[in-house]
Amino acid sequence: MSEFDLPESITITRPDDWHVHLRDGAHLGSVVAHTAAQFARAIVMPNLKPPVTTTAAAAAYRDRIKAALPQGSDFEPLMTLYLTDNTPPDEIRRAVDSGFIHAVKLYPAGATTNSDAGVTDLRKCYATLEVMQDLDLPLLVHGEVTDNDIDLFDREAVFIERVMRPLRRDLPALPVVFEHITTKDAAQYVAEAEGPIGATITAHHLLYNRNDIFRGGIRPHYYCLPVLKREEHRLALVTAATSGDERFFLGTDSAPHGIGAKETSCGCAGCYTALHAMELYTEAFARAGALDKLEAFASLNGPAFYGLPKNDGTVTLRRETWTLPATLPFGETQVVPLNAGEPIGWKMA
Ligand SMILES: NC(=O)N[C@@H](CC(=O)O)C(=O)O
Ligand SMILES: [Zn+2]
Ligand SMILES: [Zn+2]
Repeated sequence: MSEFDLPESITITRPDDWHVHLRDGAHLGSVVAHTAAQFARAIVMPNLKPPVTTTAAAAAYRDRIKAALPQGSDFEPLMTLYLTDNTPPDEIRRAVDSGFIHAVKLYPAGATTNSDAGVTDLRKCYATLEVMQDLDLPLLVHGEVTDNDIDLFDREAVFIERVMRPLRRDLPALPVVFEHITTKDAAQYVAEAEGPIGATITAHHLLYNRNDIFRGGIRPHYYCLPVLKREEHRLALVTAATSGDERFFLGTDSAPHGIGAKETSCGCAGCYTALHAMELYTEAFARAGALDKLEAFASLNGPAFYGLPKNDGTVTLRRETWTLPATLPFGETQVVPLNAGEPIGWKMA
């Protein structure tokens, strides 16, 4: 599709974000309005310090999120629990009874930001996972092995063989979301696997490849986990997202870190996209000539997987060029959005 064939605007059912980091305290207050302006609901990641491991902690975090929303916002946070080696099966029953917890998150210990309390060996969690399977509570997976002898760029593909296949063989009815997939291996696995499985795809993994981390110098704001991969993988993700296959849905993985924690000798992983997520996805789908597939990916496939109704109402994205801010407030400091200071060709009305 050339620029001349692009519509002036696109209107779709109000979308949701099925993977976002809202942080806490003053940081939460700085970022939650961005997500609430773009999305009706979001699956909120539990990797706080300390992590959200109980229903009681999730209830308190949900209250803090609601209190931090702009007045009149109807945004609904969909809460998750952080799985540890010791999460008791009873905690799963409490979570399901709560009605506001929609999933449990698996962080392999050491895989990513605030994953120290994560799972060291999934076999320790089987009694708990069996209750999740019985109660149909999805397991959300950061799918990377952590072994130092496995190349950083291979950790997702190796995870499929070493963890994902055995897990889903042992618990075939457990709903699983392969979060923020970054490789053709993961896209192919999700498309072909049997049983209840879905995958989220970020806007930045649809738009960028690993060259972008090193374009003319090292660019920490393009560093996230799982790290951007080769172009062939980006193309496979675009094909998956625009295929119409209902297993693939939107999850920004917007993951803000203060500017000082990114621009430093050992910078944190995470891209901040909450401000302009739908604009970025629209750009990715427009470049693929697949704007007609955006609504399924952003607004229909996620609710269907989670057994929730799709949203009422619509949003409109107009073809209009504006410039992203260089920084945004982030508690006591600032956060640099992805593509800071650069033009972007769509604007949410
Ligand atoms: N994606 C990231 O690079 N970072 C996330 C953690 C995660 O989702 O793995 C964060 O919380 O900062
Ligand atoms: Zn992750
Ligand atoms: Zn994440």
